[in-house]
Amino acid sequence: MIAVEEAFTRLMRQVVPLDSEPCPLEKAGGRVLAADIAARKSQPAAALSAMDGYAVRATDLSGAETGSRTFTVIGESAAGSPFAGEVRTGQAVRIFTGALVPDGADQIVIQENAVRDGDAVRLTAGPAPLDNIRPAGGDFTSGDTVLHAGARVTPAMIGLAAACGHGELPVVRRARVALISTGDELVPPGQSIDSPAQIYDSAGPMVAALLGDAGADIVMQRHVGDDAAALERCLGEAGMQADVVLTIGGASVGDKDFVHPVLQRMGVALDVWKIAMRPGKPMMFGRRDGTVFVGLPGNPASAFVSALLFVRPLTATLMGQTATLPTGRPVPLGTDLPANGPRQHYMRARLVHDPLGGDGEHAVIPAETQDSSLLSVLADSDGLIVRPAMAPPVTRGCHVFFIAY
Ligand SMILES: Nc1nc2c(c(=O)[nH]1)N[C@H]1C(S)=C(S)[C@@H](COP(=O)(O)OP(=O)(O)OC[C@H]3O[C@@H](n4cnc5c(N)ncnc54)[C@H](O)[C@@H]3O)O[C@H]1N2
Ligand code: MOO
Repeated sequence: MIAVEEAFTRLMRQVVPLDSEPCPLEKAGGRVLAADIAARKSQPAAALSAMDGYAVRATDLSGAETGSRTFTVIGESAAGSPFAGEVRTGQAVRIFTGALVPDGADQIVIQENAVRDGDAVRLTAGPAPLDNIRPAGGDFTSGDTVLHAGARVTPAMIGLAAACGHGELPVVRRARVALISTGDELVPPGQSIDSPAQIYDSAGPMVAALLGDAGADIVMQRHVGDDAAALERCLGEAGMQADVVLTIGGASVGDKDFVHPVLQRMGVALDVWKIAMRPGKPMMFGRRDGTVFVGLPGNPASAFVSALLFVRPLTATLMGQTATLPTGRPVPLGTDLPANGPRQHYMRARLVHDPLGGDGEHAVIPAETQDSSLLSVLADSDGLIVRPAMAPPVTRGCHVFFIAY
C-alpha cells in the first residue's frame, strides 16, 4: 500500500493546466484568471464631485469674509452633463455627486452649507474637506495592472474589471469531465428495479455533483455493464471529449473488474494503487493524449472520499487553482476512539454542539458504522475525521483533524 500523500503527489505530477477562454463578466465569478488585466482608462478620468453642492475657487473661501460670501451661480454640472465653462473668482457652479468639477474650481461646498437665492448663493462655511473631490486616477490609472493571473474572480473583481472597460475576462477553461459507472447491477436513478440483485447508480450522480459544484463541466455521464468491449468503446468516446475520464466500480481484482485491463489495452499508462486509506483503497490513474483517466472504487463512500481527496483537487488544479490534499482543521472529539489500523481512516462524522468546543461551538462524533456502502451514513455526516495510520487511541476532548463538506 502507498501513503495517501504519495498517491496525491503522483497524481498531481501529471497535471498540465488547461488553456484559456474569454468569459462574459457576469459569468466569470469563481473562475481563475488566465492573464493579468490592465485598466483601459483612468478612474475617475477627471476630478469628480463626491457631494451635492457648489463648486467654487478655494481662494474665495479663505480670508476674513469666510462663511459670509455671496457667489454668482453661473451654471450646473451633473453626472454625465458637465459644465462647459470656467469658474472665476466670485462665481459658483451648482454641482451634483459624480459630476465633473469645472475648470477653475477646486472646492465643493455641500448644499447644507449654502443659502440659495435665485442666481446668488451664500456659502456659510469655510474651506470644505478635500475629499469632497475625487481626484483623477484616484481609483486606478490607465495601464495599471488591476487583476493578476491566477486569481479566483470575485464579484468585487468583476466590478473592477467592468470599471476598467472590460466586458469579458480571459479565464482558464472549465475541466471537462466524463463519468462512467460500471456494473451489471446498476440501474439509472428514477427507473424501475425488478430484481433484488439490482441497485441504483448512486455514486455516479454523487460524484458528478461534487465535481460540478466545484466548477467542472460534466460533459458525459454513462452507465456500462460488466462488458469489456462496451467499456472500451465508452472510454474511447469519453477520451475524445473530456480532460478527465472517471470510472466508478470495477477497479478491484474480481473477475468482473474490467477497468484495469481495458485501460491498459487502450494504451493508458497506468499507475495502480492500493492506497493506505479507508475507504478508497483501490484506485488507478493514467494519462493518454492529454486525458487523465481515473478508476474510482465502486462502494459509494469509497468513490466519494476518493473523489473528494484526489479528483476534486485534480480538476481544480487543471482549472488553474492551487489545490492541495484536504487535511482538515482541528476539532475536539466528542467521544473516545480506539487505535487505528494500517490505513489512514477517513471517518464519516457529525458536528454536534458540545461545551468541549468552547462558546457553544462544535465537537465531532464519528458515525457508529463506517461501512463504505452506507449512503444513509454518508448523507448524515458533515465531514470526515482523519485518523492517521497506526494512530494510538484518543479520548474525548482530544483534537482530531476534520475535513468539512
Ligand atoms: N479480494 C478483494 N476484494 C476487494 C478488495 C480487495 O482488495 N481484494 N477491495 C475492496 C474494496 S476496499 C473496495 S472499495 C471494493 C472496490 O471494488 P470495485 O471498485 O471493483 O467496485 P465493484 O466491485 O464494482 O463495486 C463495489 C460495491 O459498490 C457497488 N457499486 C458499484 N458501483 C456503484 C455505483 N455507481 N453506485 C452505487 N453502488 C455502486 C457495487 O454494487 C458493490 O457492492 O472492492 C472490495 N473488494
Ligand atoms: O477501502 Mo474500500 O474503499 O473499504 O470500501
